[in-house]
Amino acid sequence: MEMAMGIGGGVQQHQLQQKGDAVLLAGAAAIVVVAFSLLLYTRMKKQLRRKRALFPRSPPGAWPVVGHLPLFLKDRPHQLLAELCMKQGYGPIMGLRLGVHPAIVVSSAAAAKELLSTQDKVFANRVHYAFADHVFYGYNKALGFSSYNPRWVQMRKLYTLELFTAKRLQEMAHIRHEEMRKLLHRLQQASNGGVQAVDLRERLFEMAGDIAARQFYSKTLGESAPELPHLVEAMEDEAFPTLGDYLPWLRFLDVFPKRGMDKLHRSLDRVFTSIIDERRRHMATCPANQLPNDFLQVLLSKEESVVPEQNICDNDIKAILLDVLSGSIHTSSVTLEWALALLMSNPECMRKLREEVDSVSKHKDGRALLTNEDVEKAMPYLENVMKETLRVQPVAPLLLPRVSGEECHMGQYTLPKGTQAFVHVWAIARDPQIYEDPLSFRPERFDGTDLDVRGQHYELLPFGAGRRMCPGMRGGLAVLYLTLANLIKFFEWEMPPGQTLDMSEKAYRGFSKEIPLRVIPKLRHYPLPDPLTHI
Ligand code: HEM
Repeated sequence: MEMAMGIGGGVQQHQLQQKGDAVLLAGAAAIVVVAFSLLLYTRMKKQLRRKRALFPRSPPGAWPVVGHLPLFLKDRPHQLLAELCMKQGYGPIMGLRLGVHPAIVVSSAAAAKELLSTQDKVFANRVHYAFADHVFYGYNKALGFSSYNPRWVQMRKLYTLELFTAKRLQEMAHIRHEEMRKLLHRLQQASNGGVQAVDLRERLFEMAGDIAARQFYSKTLGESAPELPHLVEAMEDEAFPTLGDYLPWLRFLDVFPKRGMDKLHRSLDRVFTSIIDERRRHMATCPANQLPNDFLQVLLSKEESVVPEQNICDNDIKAILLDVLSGSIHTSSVTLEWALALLMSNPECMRKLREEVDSVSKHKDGRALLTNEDVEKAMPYLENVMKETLRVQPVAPLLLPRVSGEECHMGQYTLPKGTQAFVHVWAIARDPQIYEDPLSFRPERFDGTDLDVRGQHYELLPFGAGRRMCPGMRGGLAVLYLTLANLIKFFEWEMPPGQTLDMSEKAYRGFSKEIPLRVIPKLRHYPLPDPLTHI
């Protein structure tokens, strides 16, 4: 028994010892795990801190989860961002966090050059917004909202080598002239012969829309479908980022905005389908040499390209049409509205421009339009006025955001893949180190300089620069010059009695003048051109 007890006691003691060892072992293991985790945690924290230190400094005020998104919901966010970068010391490359995405705002000419030239390829992607899928036929259709990929390269070639060539621009001059003459007559009629004010933006929108539509498919917007002008206007409101674009796990909340986008898309698609179908019916009955020489015809001829990868389908054509309509109408009408408002609030500049306009008109029939050739040959002040307008009021103050396809370095910073980039061309154009008295409207500042807007001078980038630069710049400028020259030739511009000119900017869902310009056009001594003839 004793022995048994002894054996039993030995076993118990042994078991106790084993238990003690196990506890000790478990304790040691726990200590190792905790120590290892602590080590890992501190290393990760260090790495994170090092990474953060290499990311550009961000302004305070980031909210949990959404980060700096609220900055973009403020009134005129471009002004606020410029203030942070330039006056509050966050510098030419400022960091932000937009939901889950890192972002930078670039606000000096040198940093813009680095982004749009040295890092152009890395930042050649556009951000994938839900509206690209729901309004624009998909992220990788057409140009404006596509990633950078071989398909985009092919599309871009199509734009630059076939749709927006100098030759085609020349061939389409008659469209611009006809729509210009229509505009002059509409202004005269709407103002009741120079008695009442007209909404200039509305009229310019109509003209720019009709030019874009006729170049594309040889009909005005109104002739294509009565609702099309409104649908194009609605794009301004619907093509807007959603919460899910920044916080993917909240995409389910996008159901309402997406419903609006889908509805708009369906309406646009119906009109575009009928435009393409009608052209096909026309092609079936009409000899090839009598078909219109427009973009649609060029695109339809590519439907069965000999190189299969270059085939384009109806949805590609519709996406390009949407690109052209959304890219050209708002941009030209808003810029022209600003140009006239800036001239009206700077009477000396208006006087000088009128003098130039009159001296060129002297050599022409009084009823004749001033043309783009006149501008190129003999109207340097008009060109300066346009540059100065695009400097002071670029339609895309932050360009269209780009996103990096891989990690890259800018200066001392490391930018992770997926960094969104905003080039603050509005702020760069107000940099006192580049422009003397930058807030004044002074077209003369361009006298004797070769500074222009064509993407080579990073001090002045209203059309962007690099791979994603505006492909419609040449056509856009042609419309701007032609229209401004003739608005000044044929009319004096007056504010309605008792009203003053308001120059505030609106920067919510599209950038424009906050209060539309309502002015009275008073016919000058030139008789209006015949609506159908008179170049
Ligand atoms: C006053 C006239 C115009 C201005 C100020 C303007 C401005 C711009 C700007 C700032 C961009 C973004 C560039 C960047 O991110 O670097 C852009 C892109 C674009 N513009 Fe224009 N634009 C004008 C006229 C036009 C016209 C007439 C068209 C077509 C007919 C057009 C089609 C496009 C397209 C398709 C893009 C996207 C290009 C891409 O992402 O590859 N624009 N435009």
